[in-house]
Order: sequence, then C-alpha cells, then structure tokens
Amino acid sequence: MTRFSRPDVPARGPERRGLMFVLSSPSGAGKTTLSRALLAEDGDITMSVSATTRPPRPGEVDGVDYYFVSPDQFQTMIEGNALLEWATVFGNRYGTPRRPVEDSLAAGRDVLFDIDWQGTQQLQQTDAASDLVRVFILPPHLAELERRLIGRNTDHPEVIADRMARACDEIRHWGEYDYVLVNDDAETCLNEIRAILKAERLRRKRQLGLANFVRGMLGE
Ligand SMILES: Nc1nc2c(ncn2[C@@H]2O[C@H](COP(=O)(O)OP(=O)(O)O)[C@@H](O)[C@H]2O)c(=O)[nH]1
Ligand SMILES: Nc1ncnc2c1ncn2[C@@H]1O[C@H](COP(=O)(O)OP(=O)(O)O)[C@@H](O)[C@H]1O
Repeated sequence: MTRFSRPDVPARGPERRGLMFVLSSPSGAGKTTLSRALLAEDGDITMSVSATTRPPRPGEVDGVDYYFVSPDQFQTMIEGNALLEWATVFGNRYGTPRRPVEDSLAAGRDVLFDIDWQGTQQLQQTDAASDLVRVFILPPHLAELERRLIGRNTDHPEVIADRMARACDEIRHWGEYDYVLVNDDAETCLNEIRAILKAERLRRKRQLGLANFVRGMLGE
C-alpha cells in the first residue's frame, strides 16, 4: 500500500447542473432528424416541447412534437409568464414552456431545444445564459436544403418557397452560435453533436461536485 492508495476517496456524485443545448438551423437542414437520433440514444437529455399556433403536420403528435394551441391560448401563456422565450416564425407563434425546463435543469438533466435565432437570443438574455450551449446547423448548400424540404413531403409548395425565402435570413445569424456544423452526412453531424455535448458536460463549471471531490482527495 503506497501513501496514495486511499480507499476512502468520496465518489463525485451526481452533482452536475443541467445544460440547455440549442439546435437552430434554416427549416429543412435536419434539426428534427438529429434531435430524434440524439434523444433515442441519450437518456440524460430531454426535449423541450414547444407550444405553437401552427397546425399539426400529418404524423405529429400533440404533447410530443409540439403543444398545438390556439392563438388565444398562446397569448394566455405569454401573459401568465409561462414561456421562457417566444417568437413569431413563418407567421405562427412558437414558445418554450418555462416550467419543464427549469425543473429539468434543477434536477441535473440536460434539455434540448429546437428553436430559432430569436428564441436563442432571448435565452442568452436570461439568468440561465451560462447554462446555454448554442449549435447552428447549416445545410451543405441551398439546393440541397430545398431538396430536403421537398423530400420531407410535409409542406405545400408555397410553404416551401416561403421557408426557402427565409433561409438566408436565418443563416445570417450563424455568428451568434458557439458551434456551427454542416449537416452533409447525418451520421457525421450526429457524431459532432455527441462530441460537443460530451465536452460541454465535462466543463469544470458544470461539475458542481468537483471541489468536494478534490478536497476529499487531498484530505482537506
Ligand atoms: N423561438 C422559438 N422558435 C421555435 C420554437 N419551436 C420551434 N421553433 C422554430 O420554428 C421554426 C419552424 O418550426 P417548424 O414549424 O417545426 O418547421 P421546421 O423547422 O421546418 O420543422 C424552426 O426554426 C424552429 O426551430 C420555440 O419554442 N421558440
Ligand atoms: N444529412 C442529411 N442528408 C439527407 N437528408 C437529410 C439529412 N438530414 C435530414 N435529412 C432529411 O431532410 C428533411 C428535413 O429534415 P428535418 O430534420 O425535418 O429538418 P428541420 O427539423 O431542420 O426542418 C427530412 O426529410 C430528413 O429526413
């Protein structure tokens, strides 16, 4: 037994503050696909389900993909301070219910957001800004973005034209993000997202138990 082989070093424990992991992109670049893949494999991150006044697409489930609400219900949520952030996108309102996010963060669970640049800016202005990790997803080029929107087969041609017209405005906000990825091959992009999440979880400021762990190790 050397003087360093102490068996009584305390475990580090689960003391980690959850982080807010934001994915933004122009419509059709792949946020939903990447989010679903991440959620399916990572039990430590949970999706923030937004409220929206947009009608459901075929296959979308209320309470899973979005909370589909009326304009009046959305207005009531705003006035009741029930939304952490909200914005108007493509003529519809979208917002993040506050309570589930705050509960998850306090319990040390990470939260995944599929929100636009307006919502990301608002989260940056809250007290929780230090919990925020912002990732922007670019398509490989605009022709591929259009191909994906058409191939998704969920929107009418005029809706797709509107989303393409807005894509450049969205892309111009890339510089407001901590990480910018090109979603060419989906598996490669998912690997990059996994790497970012892993590194951000290991940041010293997020490992709340570290000081005690080191004190215990040093016998202080
Ligand atoms: N600010 C904000 N944006 C949101 C929210 N939920 C969704 N969005 C954004 O609204 C835009 C349109 O979303 P959606 O209608 O699902 O279309 P899609 O991006 O083509 O799948 C996307 O840029 C989303 O990231 C939210 O709660 N807040
Ligand atoms: N890397 C990729 N390569 C090819 N197609 C993709 C890729 N990522 C997503 N897609 C497809 O593009 C379409 C739009 O993706 P989606 O995840 O709905 O985008 P967003 O949520 O950003 O609007 C979907 O049909 C999806 O299957």
